[in-house]
Amino acid sequence: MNIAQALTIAGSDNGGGAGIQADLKTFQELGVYGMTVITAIAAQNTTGVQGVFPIDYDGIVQQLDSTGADFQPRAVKTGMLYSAEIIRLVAAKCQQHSWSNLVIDPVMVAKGGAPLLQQEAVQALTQDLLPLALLITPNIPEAELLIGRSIRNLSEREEAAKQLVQMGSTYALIKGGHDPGSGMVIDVLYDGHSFHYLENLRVMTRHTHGTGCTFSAAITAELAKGSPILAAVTTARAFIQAAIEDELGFGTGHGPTNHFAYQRRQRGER
Ligand SMILES: Nc1ncnc2c1ncn2[C@@H]1O[C@H](COP(=O)(O)OP(=O)(O)O)[C@@H](O)[C@H]1O
Ligand SMILES: Cc1ncc(COP(=O)(O)O)c(N)n1
Repeated sequence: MNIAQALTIAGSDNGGGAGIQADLKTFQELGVYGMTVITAIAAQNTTGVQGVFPIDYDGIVQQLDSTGADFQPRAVKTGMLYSAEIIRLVAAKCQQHSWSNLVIDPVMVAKGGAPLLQQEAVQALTQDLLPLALLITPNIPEAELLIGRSIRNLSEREEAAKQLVQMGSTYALIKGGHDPGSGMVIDVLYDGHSFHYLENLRVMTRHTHGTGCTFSAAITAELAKGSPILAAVTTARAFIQAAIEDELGFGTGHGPTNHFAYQRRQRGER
């Protein structure tokens, strides 16, 4: 059996909607063997983040090395990396273990507003990790912090994507979930030459916890299977749209998305 391996380097969400839990569920649904390196444990539920507990530095080093010594991930994604120290470590280990197809989801703030990345770590993200990326997938507030200016409309989003490619990522995808203005959600992918727009109907729901994690995990899974970038992003966009539309309705706050939805639709079980 030829099953592709993929690795996520991210934080844990005990609620199962974001972080490594979302990534593993997404990998599994898309037929990819998932592995994890855990950087921090967040205690959270649909009402917010109650605590963040970073993993001991040596514990992260050993998880990375144990994975690199014996497995061959064909694609790797990063999520919550928490500190500059962890970002620099992850950058060094990606190079040491020759991990390619790196997808960076620059997780900074949880939906409820809790910080998941220390402020001084943004510079490490742009200087050390970004140049290794095949793709970076910021939402609008994350893109603003990465490029150091505000993004008010679609053309500024395009400029931001260009700048992120100039800063070292091969491709940049600026997600439109946080754009308050429109009935459509427009995600912009820049490939170094031209822009591709992924437009979908905005789903009116509060259950969007972990959308960014799930989307970037789906892209990573498709890359691990050998898809080219545009095909990977297109499939992943259908995966997250289905996951948001077929809501589970869990919790009293921002609930998780439905990781079963895409494959259930593929099987005609909707
Ligand atoms: N209400 C929504 N309806 C449809 N798609 C959405 C909605 N919210 C988010 N998405 C999509 O989910 C993905 C992640 O969304 P976004 O909110 O921008 O990022 P993050 O979860 O990192 O904050 C993007 O592709 C975005 O377009
Ligand atoms: C461990 C972890 N990683 C990422 C997120 C971001 O997800 P969201 O922006 O939907 O809160 C999160 N809440 N927890």
